[in-house]
Amino acid sequence: MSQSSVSSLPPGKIPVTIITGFLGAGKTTLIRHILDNAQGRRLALIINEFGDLGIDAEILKGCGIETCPEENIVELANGCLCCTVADDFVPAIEALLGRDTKPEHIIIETSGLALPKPLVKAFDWPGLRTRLTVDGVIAVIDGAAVADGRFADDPLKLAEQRAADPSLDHDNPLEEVYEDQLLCADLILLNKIDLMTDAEQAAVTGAITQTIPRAVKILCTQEGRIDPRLLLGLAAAAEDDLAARPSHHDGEEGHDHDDFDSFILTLPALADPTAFIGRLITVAEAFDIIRIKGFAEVAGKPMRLLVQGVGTRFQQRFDRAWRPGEPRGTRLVVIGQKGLDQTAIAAALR
Ligand SMILES: Nc1nc2c(ncn2[C@@H]2O[C@H](COP(=O)(O)OP(=O)(O)OP(=O)(O)O)[C@@H](O)[C@H]2O)c(=O)[nH]1
Repeated sequence: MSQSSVSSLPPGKIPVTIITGFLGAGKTTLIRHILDNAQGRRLALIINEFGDLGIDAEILKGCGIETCPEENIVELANGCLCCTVADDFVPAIEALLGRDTKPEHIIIETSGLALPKPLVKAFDWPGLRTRLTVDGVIAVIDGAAVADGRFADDPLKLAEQRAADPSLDHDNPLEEVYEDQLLCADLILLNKIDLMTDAEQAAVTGAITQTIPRAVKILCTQEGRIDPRLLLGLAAAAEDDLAARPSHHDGEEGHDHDDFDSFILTLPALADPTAFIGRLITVAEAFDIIRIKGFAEVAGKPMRLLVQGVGTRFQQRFDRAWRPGEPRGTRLVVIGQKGLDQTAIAAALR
């Protein structure tokens, strides 16, 4: 990390970077890249996930990077940081600050459904603002999903629904979360450009620029591969600048995640992982599943299989060997919009 990138930070305050972005946009992949390129900088991570399996922290703990040992990775699973700031987040950050060796920079990965603004607000609290500053809010965008219209209301479907129920609230819950994340950002990473044409990149960049009222830099990335010096050291002091970050939920006390459902699917060891991924793709499409992720046991294999699905796009790789005594099996988190048919999905995959 160059001195110039950190010298502009307020003296004595530990910088905090908040990484936001919708489910599956590439936040964990980006953080992995930052850890791999930390150049000796002592980092701590706070990882928040929707669904209670704690997959992201597991992936990152597996990195074995010296500057971010396992005890510097704090996991806040099964909740949404934006709703549990006082109960979960503040004690977690206090614990990090209480360490003998304090981190030089803290990175927070919010859950894909979290609104970043309530978290930024917490840094304005007297107990935190004297010791920490929000160096920047980085929004990671799944460019391919945006280009596919994943976050926009389908005008035809909406017209049909409105005809049946004229009082229908037209807000697409995905769009609302996506926009709140963009509106809070100091820097936007248009990720997954390998899945986009140049014309799509230009169209999505234009649409983002129209959505946000202030000028925010947009950088294109593939698998979060970007020099961390462009990410850490923004010196945005976002906690001083809340008014410039409008939210769909301004003025509300809190918000709920009733628009989304999640459950854990438990299965025995897989005999044929390729066939299983094929079934996952079919099921993800049939039930409009937003996100599936977890680890699978494959019969006869000593390694565990990391399974990642965003919409109908799936990836799998063996990430490490099962540890002696570690419970094996296949456990996947499934996340979708409210009304997800848990029974039918489980039946289709068993
Ligand atoms: N093709 C492609 N895939 C990507 C890229 N970046 C990430 N992915 C894949 O997208 C999937 C989700 O990536 P994650 O980094 O886990 O996304 P996330 O935002 O942390 O996901 P949640 O924590 O569930 O919200 C994984 O399978 C990644 O390998 C990219 O630039 N291109």
